[in-house]
Amino acid sequence: MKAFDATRRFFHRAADHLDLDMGVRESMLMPQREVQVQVTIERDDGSLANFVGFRVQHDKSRGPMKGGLRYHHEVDLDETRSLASLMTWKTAVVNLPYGGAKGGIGVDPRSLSLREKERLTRTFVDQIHDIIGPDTDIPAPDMGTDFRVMAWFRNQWEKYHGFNPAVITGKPVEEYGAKGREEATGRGVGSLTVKTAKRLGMKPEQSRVAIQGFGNVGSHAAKFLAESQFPIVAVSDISGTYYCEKGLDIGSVFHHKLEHPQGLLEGYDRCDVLPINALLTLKDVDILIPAALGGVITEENAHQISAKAIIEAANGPIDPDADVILNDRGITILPDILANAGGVTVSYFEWVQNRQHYRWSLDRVRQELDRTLSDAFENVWQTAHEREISLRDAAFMIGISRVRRASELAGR
Ligand SMILES: NC(=O)C1=CN([C@@H]2O[C@H](COP(=O)(O)OP(=O)(O)OC[C@H]3O[C@@H](n4cnc5c(N)ncnc54)[C@H](O)[C@@H]3O)[C@@H](O)[C@H]2O)C=CC1
Ligand SMILES: O=C(O)CCC(=O)C(=O)O
Repeated sequence: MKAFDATRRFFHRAADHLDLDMGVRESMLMPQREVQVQVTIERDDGSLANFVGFRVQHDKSRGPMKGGLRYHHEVDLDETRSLASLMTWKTAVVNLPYGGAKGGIGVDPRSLSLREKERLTRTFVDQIHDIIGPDTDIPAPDMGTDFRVMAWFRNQWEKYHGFNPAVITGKPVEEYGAKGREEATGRGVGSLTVKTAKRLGMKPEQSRVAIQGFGNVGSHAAKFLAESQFPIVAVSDISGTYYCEKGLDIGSVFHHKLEHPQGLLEGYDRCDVLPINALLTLKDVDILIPAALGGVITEENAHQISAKAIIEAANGPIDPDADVILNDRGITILPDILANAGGVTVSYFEWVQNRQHYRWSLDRVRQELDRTLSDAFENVWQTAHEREISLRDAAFMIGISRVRRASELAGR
């Protein structure tokens, strides 16, 4: 299923509960603006390489549009549109004063040298800088991008528009970045997993966790949960699944990632190594955390999942048909627009600090993150239980209602 079709179906399910009419629904789903640009760079060997870049600005009813930049070979307009719309409901469900956007380039970042990646980023900025700005659309990291890409992006944008670090978040800490942004998404996933487990009566030491993806989000979620006494029995990345029945030593897995090329787990030998897709359907797992790509849980594998709870660290990991199967099976799903909102929340704190020319301590960032996510979690959990609907439907309902209310107040 196409990514935007999946997001549309989740939207309509919640809109049915809200009794929204079709005209309103279509206007809320339709992006404000979609931009597709050519990104041609000179390779280190002098040859030319051509890529396509996208920025989709979905909605600005609640504030400037906000969302990450993805470098991945599967990036296309449909996926970017889906991710941009998820950002709109995500910023609304955690009540940040933002709308939603997303961007990316269809490229395998591992095929580029560092200098090629820098040229790619700067050329992309040359093409889209006039639609980006601290009061219009503020990018951030997503798959395949990190603080270095954010620093190049800012530097190139400032060549056109002058000093303004609030134009992008997820910057290096010594270059106007917020302390705690790098860990924020994974930390948020971890803390919301703890809250979900508690509500389900699951004890940390007896709740076995598997995490798909050991990049920025998966690795920090694993660290937080291991520190909270959850046994992490499996993690995976594009090199395979790393499994240990008694629980992995996450400190040593983390260390291996930092020490190895491209941050891969390849060669980690203090556990069993299984095929890449084995992770999702492992039999002795209580909590499953997909933290890599979208669309990985489908009608085909939904019946084989043994976890009692799924925490969507990735954006859109479960397609709508699988979602129905999992709901029918009584599996609790914490939806992406809440589960991974820690990243955009600390991005907001970074933007606020940049605008005030002031710096917060790491403790303050963590405290405010915890407060923001706890409030959103309570609201979603209560709504779901009062209305006897899934957590996903409740989260979408809250997000959609807030966006709709902002449009109404603005007279639309
Ligand atoms: N970075 C952020 O702050 C945020 C990221 N997210 C979402 O979290 C997910 C992961 O993002 P990041 O950790 O930032 O990306 P990343 O690029 O840092 O890491 C991605 C990880 O997934 C692994 N991977 C890729 N394909 C895989 C597969 N088929 N099976 C197993 N592992 C696979 C990679 O090897 C890598 O370990 C994405 O869906 C992203 O949209 C959501 C909110 C914020
Ligand atoms: O930090 C941000 O602004 C956005 C992060 C993002 O792309 C996401 O939450 O999917």
